[in-house]
Amino acid sequence: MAQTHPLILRLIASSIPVANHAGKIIRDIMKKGELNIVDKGIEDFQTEADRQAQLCIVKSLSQQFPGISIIGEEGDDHDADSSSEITTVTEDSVLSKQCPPELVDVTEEQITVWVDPLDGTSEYTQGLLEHVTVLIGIAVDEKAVAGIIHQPYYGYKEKGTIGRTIWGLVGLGAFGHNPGQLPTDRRILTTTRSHSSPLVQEAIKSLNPDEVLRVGGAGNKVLLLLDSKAHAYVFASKGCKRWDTCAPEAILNAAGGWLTDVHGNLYSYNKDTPHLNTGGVLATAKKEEHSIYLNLLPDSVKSQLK
Ligand SMILES: Nc1ncnc2c1ncn2[C@@H]1O[C@H](COP(=O)(O)O)[C@@H](O)[C@H]1OP(=O)(O)O
Ligand SMILES: [Mg+2]
Ligand SMILES: [Mg+2]
Ligand SMILES: [Mg+2]
Repeated sequence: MAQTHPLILRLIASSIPVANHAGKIIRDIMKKGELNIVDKGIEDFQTEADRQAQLCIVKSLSQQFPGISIIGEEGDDHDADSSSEITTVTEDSVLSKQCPPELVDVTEEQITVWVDPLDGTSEYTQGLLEHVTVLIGIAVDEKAVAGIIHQPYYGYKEKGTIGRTIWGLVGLGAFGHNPGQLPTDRRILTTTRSHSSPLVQEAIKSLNPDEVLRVGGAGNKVLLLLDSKAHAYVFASKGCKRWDTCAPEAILNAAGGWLTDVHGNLYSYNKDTPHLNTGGVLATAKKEEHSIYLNLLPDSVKSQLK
């Protein structure tokens, strides 16, 4: 891959095959049926697939881009001999895109990659496989600018192709999703299915929805926005982390949507930032509709998410 291409495009071009390979690892481990589940906390699990997918992503990207910072959900204290899992293939179609001018001169030192090797672990362990995604988010300084969401089981109930990969770069656009028309006479929300609470419920009720899609994973819920299946994603809880939102936020932003905490503030994604999204999540398919939802959320909800 020629070094003449801007770094941000080269990093995306490398991250797409890496995310796809992580998806294959996730499917292979499920097929073998040896998940080796570790309990990390309340409703917080890690499986062999989370660990192996993260090793593949971190090793593959750090080998090719030694100067970037990479932060993964599963930490880096579990080593394994996964040298065979390193992927250095590139998605060359990305390199032919026009890099937004403000990102042409970005250096490795400015970049933090936020990795959620398997988003929707609860659903994975319960066999709700289409909820699972692999998330690779790319931040420049504080800002989420690019992302890859790979959905390893997309279409698995039908015969034929399995999996899809969606990517986006702010200022360029989003690719690989299925945008359509959202109904204008109904309000469809999406929220958690496995991490609900009275506060989560209060927030949903205050937005007066006609329909609520309760699905697993932050990546999966942002895909519902990108595919025009839901107007907004609301999660009035501190449970999500930066690796859950970096890739989804960047792609949504590139596609004309918006993701913030419940106060309307953008999260910071630089390498020294705390990991926990203490302000919850409020995301809309259309940026111009974000303030409608923000204004409907009551202070009784907002005041509990600082
Ligand atoms: N209380 C929590 N503890 C751990 N992870 C959480 C919690 N709440 C949300 N998450 C993470 O955010 C994702 C989206 O949340 P939800 O599916 O409940 O809407 C989850 O799949 C999980 O990511 P992961 O599966 O990668 O651990
Ligand atoms: Mg987890
Ligand atoms: Mg996650
Ligand atoms: Mg995860």
